[in-house]
Amino acid sequence: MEIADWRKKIDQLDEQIVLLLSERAAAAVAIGQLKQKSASPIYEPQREQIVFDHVRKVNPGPLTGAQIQDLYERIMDVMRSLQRPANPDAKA
Ligand SMILES: O=C(O)C(=O)C[C@]1(C(=O)O)C=C[C@@H](O)C=C1
Repeated sequence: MEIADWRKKIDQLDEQIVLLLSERAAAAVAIGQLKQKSASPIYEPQREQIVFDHVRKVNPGPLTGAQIQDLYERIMDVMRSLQRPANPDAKA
């Protein structure tokens, strides 16, 4: 394939990634609302470690485990900011 073909593939994959991230964010917002009701902390490092272990386990490569974890550290950082009640985007 030519570069243009690979870029088209990347554009299509990005559409799927954005949809999945949006779905994941909606789940995180729902969890955030439940946490707010029960006055539970937003940041749960033990749960985040489980998520890291899980995504590293299912990672088929070529990304390394450390690279996958880097991506998930950023993803969960964004999820936490979305869960904060003061954030109007959390209600979307
Ligand atoms: O599982 C939770 O408790 C969540 O709030 C979701 C989530 C995540 O995005 O996976 C976000 C923040 C927490 O620190 C842990 C995990």
